[in-house]
Amino acid sequence: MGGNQLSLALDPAVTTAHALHAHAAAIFAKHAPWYQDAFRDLPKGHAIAASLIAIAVLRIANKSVQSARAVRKLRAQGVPEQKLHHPQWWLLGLHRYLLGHILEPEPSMATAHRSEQQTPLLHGKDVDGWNCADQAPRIYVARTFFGAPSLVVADPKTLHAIMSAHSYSFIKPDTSIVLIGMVTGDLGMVTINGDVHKRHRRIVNPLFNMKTLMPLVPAILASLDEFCALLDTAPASTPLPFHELGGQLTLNVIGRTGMNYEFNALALDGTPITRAYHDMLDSIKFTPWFLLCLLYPKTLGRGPTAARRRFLKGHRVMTSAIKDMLARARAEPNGTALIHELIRQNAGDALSEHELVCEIQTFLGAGHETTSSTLAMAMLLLAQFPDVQDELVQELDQAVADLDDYDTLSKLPRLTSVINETLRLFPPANLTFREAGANVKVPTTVLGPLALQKGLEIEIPIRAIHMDTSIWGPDAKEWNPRRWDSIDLVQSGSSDLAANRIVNGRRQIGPYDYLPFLVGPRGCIGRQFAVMELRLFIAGLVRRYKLATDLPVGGEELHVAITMRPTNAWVRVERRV
Ligand code: HEM
Repeated sequence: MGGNQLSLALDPAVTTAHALHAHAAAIFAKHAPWYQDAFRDLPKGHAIAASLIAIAVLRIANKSVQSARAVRKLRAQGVPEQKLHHPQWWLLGLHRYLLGHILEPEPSMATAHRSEQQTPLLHGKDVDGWNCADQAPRIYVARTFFGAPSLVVADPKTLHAIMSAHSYSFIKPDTSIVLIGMVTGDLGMVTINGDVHKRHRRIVNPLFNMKTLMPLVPAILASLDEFCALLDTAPASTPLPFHELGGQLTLNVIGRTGMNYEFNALALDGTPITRAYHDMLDSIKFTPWFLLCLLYPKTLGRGPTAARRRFLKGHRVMTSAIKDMLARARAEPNGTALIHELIRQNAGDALSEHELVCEIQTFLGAGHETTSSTLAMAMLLLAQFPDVQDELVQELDQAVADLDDYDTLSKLPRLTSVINETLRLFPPANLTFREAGANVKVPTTVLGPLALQKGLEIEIPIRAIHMDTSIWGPDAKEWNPRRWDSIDLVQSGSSDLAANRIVNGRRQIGPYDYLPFLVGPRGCIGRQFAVMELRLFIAGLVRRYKLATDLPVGGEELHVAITMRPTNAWVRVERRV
């Protein structure tokens, strides 16, 4: 069968079973006449099933051949393969082909506990050739489903090319677009590429400068006061689930400051829109449907499953609610929420109504759980490290009379180091993916220029880089905000820093060593907003309450679906005054 016919038969746009069957039957009849003979006497249902299976097998075979080619090309350029730990003989290695390396210990994947088993694969013992300190490529090939390669990149020189110098040559892959797009909308900034992304980013950028953000401080503090009123009703001896409470607080804040809407998330039921939003998120949890979306985002992932129906129902409610919010915001020309500023910035209608809806949905999706996970982890860690908690309270007592003095708050070193260190060890975006465009060549520190096949998946193992001892020292896995007292965050020329990380007793950390918000044109646009929220929340809570927990250090459980979040951040709070 010729290549064109094969790719026609495999066209993902042809989705219904009947259309696929008819399409496949025509091609098979022409190029494999035995097909018609074989299926002539079969009932139609069987023939359809047989066609679908044949298409699936061809599709997988086609993908496997392409994958093998891509791996050969990388190997020939000196890129090592991930060293595996699981026995190779099980099912004659078929499981490895089907599931790739997802069963291998990798810190950035599901159940990412902070144990030795799941230390980052950026250490010599895990990857062939990785332990030659003077020659480490800091790049390796891992495999995903059906043997597809994923190039794991931690080399700062290569990361610079991917994230900054040539960031538009590396697009978001379909899987990321579909999965993240469920939460943030199909045309929100996180999921779009190329010129469309540039247009969105230009309009949205001004929303997140300090001039726009400062007027939001009172609304954030008001939400914090309501949150504390709720905490005050709990006895000091009762552990509270900050992994859930944090989300209620940040949802209220993004509602007020982002959309001028009261989610009322601290109330038992919230509003109908709050419930629809939660329902939508719940349906995306790790289900068979989620797995289908991961494997076949544009075909089987769109199948009519119960989870998808539930998701779409919540999505419809959210979309219509956001349209109402936009209509209300248009009638308030002097409003201070992000939605008001978005409308002002879009005066020339560069973004359509649907694009505006997606951007608002993006603020909600990208800005709510990420911030709440960081807050929950910070609360837990401060409870586990009372000495750091005391230092922080002392710093706050000495420097700040009033929390709305954000200028002073933003300059406090211990507060900043608590946030930095929490985001280092527990980055909510624990890893991210890109896809190589056509004719892409990237520099590397030791392998020379590396030619990448179009469509090759690139994984940026954010958490693994944050836990790499060659960057952070032998205590890389420990939470220690004091380390930031002797760290210089170096912004330029840092891709050459690897060989000389300690200068005058201070550790030099480059932009590709510490990436909780990523960097470059696709870095987090909400970074200042997130850090502002975290400063206000942590300062406000630690000042009011003494935090304690029964959970031992390292006992946190982390769940990874789209982001990484704690699921057992139980903390007791006791009023200080
Ligand atoms: C601690 C909190 C946060 C963390 C750790 C975080 C992290 C990140 C990361 C790593 C990315 C890049 C994702 C990728 O390209 O794969 C990103 C993108 C983004 N974030 Fe955040 N984020 C946080 C809070 C927020 C907030 C509060 C907002 C908005 C209200 C926000 C809005 C966005 C948007 C719109 C993008 C897409 C930017 C683009 O592609 O141009 N984030 N964030």
